[in-house]
Amino acid sequence: MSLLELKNVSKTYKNGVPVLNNINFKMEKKECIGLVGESGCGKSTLARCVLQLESINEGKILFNGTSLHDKNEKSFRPYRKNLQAVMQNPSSSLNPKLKVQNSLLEPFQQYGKDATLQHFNYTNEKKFADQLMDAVELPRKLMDRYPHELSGGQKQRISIARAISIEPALIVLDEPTSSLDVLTQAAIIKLLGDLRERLELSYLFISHDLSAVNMMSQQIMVMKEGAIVDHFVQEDLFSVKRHNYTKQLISLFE
Ligand SMILES: Nc1ncnc2c1ncn2[C@@H]1O[C@H](COP(=O)(O)OP(=O)(O)OP(=O)(O)O)[C@@H](O)[C@H]1O
Repeated sequence: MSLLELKNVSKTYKNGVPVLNNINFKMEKKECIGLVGESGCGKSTLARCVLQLESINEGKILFNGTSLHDKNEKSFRPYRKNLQAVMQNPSSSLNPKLKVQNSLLEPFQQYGKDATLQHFNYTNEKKFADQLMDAVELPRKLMDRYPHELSGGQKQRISIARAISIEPALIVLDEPTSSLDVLTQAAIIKLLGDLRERLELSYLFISHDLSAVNMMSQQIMVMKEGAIVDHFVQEDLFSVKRHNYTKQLISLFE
């Protein structure tokens, strides 16, 4: 059974804008699947639908074989633990009134009862937060700071630490490096790749940056105007069989 499967998923916003057009794909455990496409093609809408933050009009989204869209908030709760996200703007993902340590502990406090941790070890709050800071390669002394006292890259590392803290099966990464400078982007991509292997995570990695997607993913999907126009294993990125639109994206990063 696949970890995540989308079957014939379509979505039109209430204002009549059709955004997703018959999306189909499967992803397996411990896999990273990359979704690339230009601004406005529907990537974030797809991310929000997978995270159950948006409804779909047609089709099914199956998580470990179970359809999530007909679940109410209470019956969805055990799945929420397994479905985390890291979004583009870390400043809006972190509560400005919480010091880093409290921010790190929040997901565990919310979903800890549903979480069986295999890689982290919860003995007490401080030791747990220490492990998370170490995992995202941040100095522990930053734990007493507020988000506005951190750099963009440090804030994104805290967002990542929160997402991994309850060891979810799937993390949706929606443009996690877009707000960062080039060197910080490379460091965050490397960190995400290392964490995926170490913690046996699966990622749906959404980006307009084909080179970042290429570095991290085993499968790559290319989206254009709400449809997946090309889908292939990473090794086939430069194959002659690629869709013309994929070739255009490749020419932009070569
Ligand atoms: N809440 C909404 N209501 C109506 N239309 C929306 C809504 N959110 C997004 N859209 C429209 O849906 C389309 C896809 O938007 P979406 O944010 O999913 O694209 P994207 O590929 O993630 O773009 P970007 O890379 O710029 O974030 C756009 O035309 C956008 O204007």
